[in-house]
Amino acid sequence: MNWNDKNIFITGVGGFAGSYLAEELLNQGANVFGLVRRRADGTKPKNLIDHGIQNDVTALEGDLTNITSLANALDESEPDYIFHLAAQSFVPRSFENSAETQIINCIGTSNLLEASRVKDTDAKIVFAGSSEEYGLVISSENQYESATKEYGTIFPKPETIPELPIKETNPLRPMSPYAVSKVYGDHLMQNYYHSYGLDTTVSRAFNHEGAGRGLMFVTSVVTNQIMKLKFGEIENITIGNLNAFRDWSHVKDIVQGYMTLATKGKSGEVYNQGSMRTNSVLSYILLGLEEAGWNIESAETFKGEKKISNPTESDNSSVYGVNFEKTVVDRMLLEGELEYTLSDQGINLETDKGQVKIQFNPDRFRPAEVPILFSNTEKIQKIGATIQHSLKDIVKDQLNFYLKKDNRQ
Ligand SMILES: Nc1nc2c(ncn2[C@@H]2O[C@H](COP(=O)(O)OP(=O)(O)O[C@H]3O[C@H](CO)[C@@H](O)[C@H](O)[C@@H]3O)[C@@H](O)[C@H]2O)c(=O)[nH]1
Repeated sequence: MNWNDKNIFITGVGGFAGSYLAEELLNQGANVFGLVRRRADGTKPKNLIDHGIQNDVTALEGDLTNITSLANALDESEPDYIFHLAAQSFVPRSFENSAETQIINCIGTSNLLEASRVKDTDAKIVFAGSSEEYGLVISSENQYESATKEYGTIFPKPETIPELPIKETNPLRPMSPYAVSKVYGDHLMQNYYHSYGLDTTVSRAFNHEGAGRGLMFVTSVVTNQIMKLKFGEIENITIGNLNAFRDWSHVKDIVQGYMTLATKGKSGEVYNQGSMRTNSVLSYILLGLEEAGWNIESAETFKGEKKISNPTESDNSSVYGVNFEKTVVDRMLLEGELEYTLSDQGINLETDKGQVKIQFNPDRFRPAEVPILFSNTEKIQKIGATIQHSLKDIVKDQLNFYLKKDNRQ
């Protein structure tokens, strides 16, 4: 695909993924326009400055909640492609202020589609849906039993268990106001294609990380703390639920996926984007520590229980019928041989540099959790998308980012 001189309009251009996408498109010769909220001090979004593209992106002042500003942005950018990435994207914040999330993510998406319809744009619209839409994915008979105890019989027993890896045809069982808002946007995109012929395609990206990832997301929470530990700025690591499994990709791979969807994604269709790996939050911490120079000999709870030797040893066994890169603790957590609860209080790691403590913080646990995300991405692979980065590549990029003192918080 030749992006040279194509007009691109990105909502969320100043966000984490938006700024990587803008940089890549500019490198390929596109004219990039971005929706940017007015700032009292006149400064540009930090992510654009960090990527050195603050003067290359044409900033169009506006806001998703203001449909007139969206209509103006469409007039000014005359887009060939629209990437709708802007959102309130932090799951815990959506529990604290649900209405804010729905206004930005639902009404904002509705406004963009309405403006596009009224302006009769023939631009291709790629929407950033989310793997969070799948929410509660059933991984075993036992988990189905405990899910029905916790949430009641809100959905029929799946015909096939485990429902993993997750395909686009998996049921959507959103577990947070954020996830609900993304289901709304996802369905509205499909509806505008079927009702009005708007050229929409939905990406359901699984978690994506890298240098500059917002500090509140778990991979940043972890790598920021590891570098602080390394420089003696803190004494232990504080974390929430480390049993959770996520399918972490490098943001650069997901950005390539967005571009593939723009050019080759079918209108009205939905595509997963992910790494086809799943790893625990605990593994992210352990691998991060190892990359930063600690050699981890064993892990046991503060109470001296659940001791695991060489927890980062790589495990090549197949889980859910798939072989992927994981650690021995990942395998044990996945197979139900191990689980950490709040009553364990934390984990002591014995390392070649002395003990490292991982302390559980009850405030970091969510009212409802998505226990596991693990993608099947065969559909997007068929149109050419690939994953180039390993989990360690992501960890390294994030550690390097926090090597710089100014980035640590
Ligand atoms: N943020 C955070 N999460 C923690 C912590 N401790 C444990 N976790 C667990 O780490 C997991 C990942 O949390 P986040 O990094 O906040 O991401 P997310 O909720 O999975 O959502 C991200 O990915 C989605 C795609 O799947 C995106 O749609 C969403 O916007 C966001 O980027 C969750 O299970 C969370 O409970 C902590 O201290 N902070």
